[in-house]
Amino acid sequence: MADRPQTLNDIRALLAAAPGPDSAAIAAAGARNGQLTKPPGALGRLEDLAIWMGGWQGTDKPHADAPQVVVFAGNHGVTAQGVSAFPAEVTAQMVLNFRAGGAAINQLSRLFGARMDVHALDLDTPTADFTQGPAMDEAGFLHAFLTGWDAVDPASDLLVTGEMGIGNTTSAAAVAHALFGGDPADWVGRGTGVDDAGLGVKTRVVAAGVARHAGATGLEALRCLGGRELAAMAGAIARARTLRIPVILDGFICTAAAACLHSELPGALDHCLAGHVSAEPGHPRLLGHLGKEPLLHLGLRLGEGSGAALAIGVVKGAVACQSGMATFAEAGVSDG
Ligand SMILES: Cc1cc2ncn([C@H]3O[C@H](COP(=O)(O)O)[C@@H](O)[C@H]3O)c2cc1C
Ligand SMILES: O=C(O)c1cccnc1
Repeated sequence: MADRPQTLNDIRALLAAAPGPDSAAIAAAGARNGQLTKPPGALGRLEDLAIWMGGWQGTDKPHADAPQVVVFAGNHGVTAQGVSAFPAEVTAQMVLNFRAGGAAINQLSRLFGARMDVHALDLDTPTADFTQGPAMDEAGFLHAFLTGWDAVDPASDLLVTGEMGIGNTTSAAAVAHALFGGDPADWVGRGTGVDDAGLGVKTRVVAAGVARHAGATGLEALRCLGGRELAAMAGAIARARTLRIPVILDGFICTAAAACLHSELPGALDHCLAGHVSAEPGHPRLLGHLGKEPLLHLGLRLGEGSGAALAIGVVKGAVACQSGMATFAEAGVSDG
């Protein structure tokens, strides 16, 4: 396999062999945190976050100086069923907007000093309608997964994966329903703003897709019910794990893609934070299944990586305090 997977089983083997955090660094970062000039615990979750970053980066002084935002775009055959408030052409139009610097994610990436890359995946050929057959065949799935895999800059110290794909809240709902069961309506939301009739269509489409691919879990659920941009996000998240680069998950769609790795191997997302919880009702449910507590709760329902990009600021705050603050001894402050 070398270190670039060629088959679904290679991906599974790679996840199983992937490194965990450095326990000595976690201990050292915890010890340092205890010496910093503040009452114990006064920085709340920022303290846990900084120690967690230290574990993945292998240091008691973690950093977030070279964040990378990668946005993947894909088109979905299922849009023909009327599951989005916007036409499928918007996917390609937004890719141009990303390249021109005009989207929300451009502003947020720039604000937090992140390199931003955009990868459009075969937009002229939508994936198959998942109610008719698998969204992707195995070769198509691997190609998309590896686009994500190859998109990760090994020199980055924090990764955000974002997406653009009209119809993809329907794919994400189908993936989530396949992985975690429940009622199809539990996983369906208004996405770009469909009305009640649209919501009914989405629910029926999700139920039909999951019935069509009954029993699909993990990477198979991603291949049969997902889309190229979801597969690419999963590929980038898996690659980041092999490089021990921490990842900030974005909204419902990103989290659904990531959940397929978790479904293959619980623990596959140990290097991932939940950047925010979106307004899509399936998102908090999905985060609950993954055991992830979101950093931000702002009612965003955009995608693109926007909520995760905002959370870069929180991570930067956490590591700035952990790595830059003086200890009680250094500052000559009485430690009580
Ligand atoms: C102009 C525009 C910019 C966006 N940026 C992200 N999305 C978001 O909306 C889409 C998912 O919603 P649905 O499943 O209802 O189509 C995805 O492209 C997602 O990234 C956008 C949607 C629009 C219209
Ligand atoms: O949660 C998300 O990422 C989301 C929700 C609605 C539309 N687009 C994205």
